[in-house]
Amino acid sequence: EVYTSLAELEELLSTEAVLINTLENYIRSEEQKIDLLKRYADIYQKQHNKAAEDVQLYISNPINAYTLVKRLTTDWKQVEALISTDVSNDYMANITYIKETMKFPTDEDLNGAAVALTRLQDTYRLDTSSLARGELNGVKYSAELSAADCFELGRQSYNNGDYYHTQLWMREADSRLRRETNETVDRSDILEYLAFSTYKQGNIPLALDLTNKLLEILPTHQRALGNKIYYEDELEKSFSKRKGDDDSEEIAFEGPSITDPYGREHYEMLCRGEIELPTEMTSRLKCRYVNNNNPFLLIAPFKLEEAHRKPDLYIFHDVMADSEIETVKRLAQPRFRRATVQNSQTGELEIAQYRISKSAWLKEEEHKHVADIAQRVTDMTGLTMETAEELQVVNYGIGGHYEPHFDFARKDEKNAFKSLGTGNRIATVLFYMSDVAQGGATVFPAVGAALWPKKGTAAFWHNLHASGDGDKLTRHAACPVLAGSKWAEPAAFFLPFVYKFAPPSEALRYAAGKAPVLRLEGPEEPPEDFFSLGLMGDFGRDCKRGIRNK
Ligand SMILES: O=C(O)CCC(=O)C(=O)O
Ligand SMILES: [Fe+2]
Repeated sequence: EVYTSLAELEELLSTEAVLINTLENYIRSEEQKIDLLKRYADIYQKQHNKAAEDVQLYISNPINAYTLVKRLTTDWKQVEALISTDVSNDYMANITYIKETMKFPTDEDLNGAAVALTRLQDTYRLDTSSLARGELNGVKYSAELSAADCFELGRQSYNNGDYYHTQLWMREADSRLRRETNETVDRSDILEYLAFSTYKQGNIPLALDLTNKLLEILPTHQRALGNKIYYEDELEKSFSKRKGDDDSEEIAFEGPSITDPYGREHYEMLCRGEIELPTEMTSRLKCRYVNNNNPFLLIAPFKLEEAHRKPDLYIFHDVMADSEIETVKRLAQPRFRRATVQNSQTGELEIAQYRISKSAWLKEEEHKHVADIAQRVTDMTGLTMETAEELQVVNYGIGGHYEPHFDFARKDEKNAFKSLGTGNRIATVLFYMSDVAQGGATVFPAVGAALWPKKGTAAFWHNLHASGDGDKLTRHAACPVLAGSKWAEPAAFFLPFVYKFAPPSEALRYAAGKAPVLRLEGPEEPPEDFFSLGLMGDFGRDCKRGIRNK
C-alpha cells in the first residue's frame, strides 16, 4: 500500500518519471519512424506521379524499371518493418491482402532487373555514373539512383557471384552517399561488399585498404577483423614469394580477340551498331516490289529489301497493320510465359539466362487477324504454314535478349526434332511489332549483319542449305533492349517429314504443290533468286535500309 507512506509516494514519482521518459522515448522513436515513413511515402508518390505522366515511356526505361521493382521489393520490406504490427494490425492485414491479390514483384524479379541492367551496361558500354544519373547514351531519361539503389545493384551482383559489377556499383554507391543529406545506406555496408569483391577480383592491397576504412567506422566488426588478418597474411606470402622468384610466374593477360566472328566482343559491337557491311555488298543490295507470281499480289505487291546476300537476309516492309498488331498483342499478353530453350543434352525445354523474354502462342482459328497474318506469311515466302509452328509472340522487357543461336536443330542434339513437329526449321520469318527506342537489333555475328526493328516490317531468311544441312552463317541473336519494349513475332517453317534432309528448293516446290512427296537425296542448288520471280520495279524511296535506332 504505497499511498500510506510519503516516502513511498515519492518513489512512485520516480517510477512515473521513468515511465514518462520511456513514453517520450517511444513517441520520439515512433515519430522518427513516421517521419521516415512519410519520406518513403513522399518518394513513392513523386515517382508514381512521374510514371503516371507517361506510363509507357516510364516503364520502357531500364533504370525506371529497376527502381520500380526495387521500390516494391527491398524498399517495401523496410516500410513494412517500420509499421509496428501491434498497433497496426488492420493496416498490415490490408497490405497482406494487397500483396496477395495484386501483382507484386518477387526477390527474383529484383535480381532479374539488376542482372538486366548490368547486361545493358556491358553490351552498350554504359558508364556506371551516367547510368546512376539516369542517363542512357547522354540522354537524361529517369530519376537519379540513390546510394541505396546502387548498393542494391551491387548486392544483387554479389549474390550472383559477379564481383566485377559488385565493385562498380558499390563504388558508385559510395560516391553517391557522400552527396546525400539523408543517407540511404550505411557506408560500412558498402565498404564490406566493396572490400570482399575487390579481394575476389584479385586486388588484395586495395581490399586491405578498404577493410581498414571499414574498421575505422566499426572497430569491432568481426568479419572485417578476420579478413584484415587474412589479407595481410596473403600479401606477406606473395611478397616473400616474389623476392625469391624469377619472373616465370608472371601472369599473361589475354584480351578477347576483336576479329573473332563468334566472339562476344564482335557480337556486342554489332549490337551497338559499330559494324557496317562492306560497300561492295551494300551497293548491290536492292529494294523492289515482288508478287511471287501470286495473282493476289499483282495489285498490292510486297516491298522487299535485300539486307544481305549469302546468306540471303530479307526485310519485308509494311506487312503488318497496326490493327493486327493490336489484336496480336491483346491475345498474347494474358498468356505470356517466360520463353524456353531446348537443352541440347537432355532435350528438355527449360528457361535460361541467355534467352530472356515472355512469349505466347497463337492459333489461326483464334482471330481473323491471326489467320490473315498466316496467309500473308505464305504469300511472302511461298512456304506453307501447314508444317509451320503456331505463331509465336515475343515481348522483350528490360535487358531482354536472345544470345547467338541457330534456329535449326543439329543432328547431334538429343531429341533434335522432338519439338520440331515434322522436320528441321527450313526458314524463319520474324515480324517486328514495335519500334525499339534503343538497342534490340537482330544480328548475325558470322556475317556482320544487323537488322533494326521497325514496326510493321518482317525479316526472312533460310536456315538450311539446299542439301538440308544447317547454314552456320545464319547464327543470330536478339540484342538486349536498351530502352523501350520490343515486340516480335517469329514464325518458323518445318520441312515436311519426308523432306527432312531434302533440298529446301524441293520443299518450296512441295509447298507450292508442284513437287511430289518423295524423299530426295543429294545436294541441289536453291533457285538462283527466289524473289526475282515477281520483279516489278524499285521502291527505293520507301526503302530505308539499315535505319539504326540510337
Ligand atoms: O527477336 C529477335 O530479334 C530474334 C528472335 C529469334 O532469333 C528467335 O526467336 O529465334
Ligand atoms: Fe532465332
